[in-house]
Amino acid sequence: MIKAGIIGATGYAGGELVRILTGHKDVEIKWYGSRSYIDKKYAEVYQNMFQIVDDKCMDDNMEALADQVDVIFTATPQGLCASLVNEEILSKVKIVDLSADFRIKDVATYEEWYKIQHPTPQFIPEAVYGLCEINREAVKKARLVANPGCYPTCSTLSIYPLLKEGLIDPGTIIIDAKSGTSGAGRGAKVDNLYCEVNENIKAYGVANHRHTPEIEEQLSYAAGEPVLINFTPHLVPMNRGILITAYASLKKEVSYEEVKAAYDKYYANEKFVRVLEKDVCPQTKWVEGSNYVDVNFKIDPRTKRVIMMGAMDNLVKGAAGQAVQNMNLMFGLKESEGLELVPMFP
Ligand SMILES: NC(=O)C1=CN([C@@H]2O[C@H](COP(=O)(O)OP(=O)(O)OC[C@H]3O[C@@H](n4cnc5c(N)ncnc54)[C@H](OP(=O)(O)O)[C@@H]3O)[C@@H](O)[C@H]2O)C=CC1
Ligand SMILES: CC(=O)N[C@@H](CCC(=O)OP(=O)(O)O)C(=O)O
Repeated sequence: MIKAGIIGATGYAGGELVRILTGHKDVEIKWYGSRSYIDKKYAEVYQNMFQIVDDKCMDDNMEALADQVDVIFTATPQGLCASLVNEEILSKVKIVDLSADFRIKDVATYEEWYKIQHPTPQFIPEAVYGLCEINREAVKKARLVANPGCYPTCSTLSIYPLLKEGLIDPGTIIIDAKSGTSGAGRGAKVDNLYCEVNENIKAYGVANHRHTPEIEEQLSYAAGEPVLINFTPHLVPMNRGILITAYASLKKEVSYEEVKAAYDKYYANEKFVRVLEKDVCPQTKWVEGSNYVDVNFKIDPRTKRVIMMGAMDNLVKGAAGQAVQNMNLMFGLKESEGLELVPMFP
């Protein structure tokens, strides 16, 4: 059995990790890390875990944890993982960091967008960006995986094939994104109160959301040249789910079949990326509670643009599910182990 520790197990992403790993046949959770609930029973923090998890919450001592487990997940605020990690820890355990600390290769860009000084930039070069479908071979060899952000996962997977195949003009990409409120975490914030969110929809982080450089970096790798995007997220009154609608100009006239072939080239053998049938638009409800990302596209012949769409569960493929997918790859397990969760509907 692989022994796992979760720092930040009491947050929404950490809670989802507990839910998924509890059903993983090769993993045993040894450490339920928290900051505010140390010594409290985990099942009192999350009553859905009553009679399922008996353990108490522990602190965030990564040094102690590294001696007891094989893998550490950090589902904690930005900057925390980077402040705890060191060479000795990395020589003992593998780490999957769900925060953004090691996602962006250029430390100056990270510091500019996150407004924090990176405490351990020496580990950035070796960290592998854990978008499994694209970086699978590198993830298998990694000891530190930067689990991608929720919006970046959905955006990159929706756009990647068309950029890679040179079908769209990289300078014309616009991404409109929508997220349920679990994306903002469990911490109390006025913006996420029921009365602020219910019966409401609002844009936020317009032209300055921190996921912009992360998406740009990944799309730049796909395009083979620097890509700048417009990215606008919206908060919608749902618990879970991300929907992205992206627009780009086509470089030439292409048929439905040619674009479909581009998606199939990259995703036909991917279990967790489902390219939907013609004219079917992805919906968050069709992926809820699962590790799937549903993608599709439509060509607008009048404007010569392609509209790319993607839907996924922010807590699963956008966080904990992808983290487990990465762990499976790092330990040579079946990639989908623990993740064969069927979407919930309705
Ligand atoms: N929510 C989502 O959809 C996604 C989240 N992520 C990332 O996952 C990480 C966690 O997000 P999320 O679960 O939403 O956030 P939450 O606010 O729900 O949870 C944060 C967790 O971190 C713990 N924590 C906070 N501060 C400290 C600290 N100083 N030391 C130790 N533990 C601490 C909290 O403990 P306590 O409860 O005891 O206060 C809690 O367990 C973030 O980096 C986020 O960006 C990534 C993709 C999607
Ligand atoms: C709705 C909401 O607030 N979403 C969060 C993004 C989700 C998240 O936790 O960010 P990472 O994917 O980078 O870890 C936000 O906009 O900051």
